Amino acid sequence: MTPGGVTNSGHMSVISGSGARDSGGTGAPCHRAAGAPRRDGGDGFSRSEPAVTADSTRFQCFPHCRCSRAPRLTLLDPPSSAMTSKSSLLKVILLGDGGVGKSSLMNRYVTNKFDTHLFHTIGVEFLNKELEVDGRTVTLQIWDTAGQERFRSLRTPFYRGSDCCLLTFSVDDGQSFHNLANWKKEFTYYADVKDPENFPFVVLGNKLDVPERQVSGEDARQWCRENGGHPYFETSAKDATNVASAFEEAVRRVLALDDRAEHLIPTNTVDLHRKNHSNSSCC
Ligand SMILES: Nc1nc2c(ncn2[C@@H]2O[C@H](COP(=O)(O)OP(=O)(O)OP(=O)(O)O)[C@@H](O)[C@H]2O)c(=O)[nH]1
Repeated sequence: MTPGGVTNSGHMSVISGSGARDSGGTGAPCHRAAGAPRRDGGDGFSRSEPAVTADSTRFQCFPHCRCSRAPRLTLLDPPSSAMTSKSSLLKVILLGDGGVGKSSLMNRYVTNKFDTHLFHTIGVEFLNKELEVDGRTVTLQIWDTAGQERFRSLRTPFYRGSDCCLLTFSVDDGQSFHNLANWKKEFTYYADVKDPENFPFVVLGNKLDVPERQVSGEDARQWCRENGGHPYFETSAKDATNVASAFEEAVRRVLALDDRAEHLIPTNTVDLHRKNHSNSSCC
């Protein structure tokens, strides 16, 4: 257990969701695996829905494709008993400009890996991680979204139902910091947040390891103060600085909400063995 009262269970449950990756090319063959160097530009994607990653390697697959890797949901690791019977599911969504490191943060936190050559995300993808915060077991469902503007219509349908939003920028990219307000606005609108002032946002300034900063910590903290008093973390997905702390703070923020019953979805909703002792009789 960390000093903050957080334990991560050794068990990691990973569900690959509706993600796909873009290398930036056009007319690309189906199933181009991630791992090749990232390239920007070219936007010949006309898909109306995101494809689904088939396994722990990410593949690009077009919606009409009929191959074995066409869209489907794959459970890579069966849920633990804690997940199915005791824990609560929290949906946390990562938003921010393309390239700020959202996928890298998610991968660092869930798989403890870092990849220097990632494709842009198309649409969304998610990973689950079970953890214990202050004695409470939760399953964190982390949704990673495509930051590029051209994929806007593919990501926004997935905002609804989020319990917390991680607004992400890169400390070596001033524009990504200036765009935080737009991301907050986009999230609030498409997630249909009823009470934006009390919604838990957490702000992440990523790529702390890069020496050439364009955004100072003070500027970022000031923005957080002036825009709702959001917590701010400077992170590095590359060397894992503050990544776990940021996600754990997100969980704490959700759990701390007064109306948390509304935010927690118990996963043991049906008990098939339970006898009904009700005295009520029909008619
Ligand atoms: N030095 C450094 N590089 C990072 C860090 N996080 C991510 N990167 C690199 O930045 C690039 C973009 O990272 P991604 O995680 O794909 O960024 P993203 O925000 O998910 O981008 P989109 O999918 O386009 O929205 C990759 O080459 C990563 O290796 C970090 O903390 N430090």
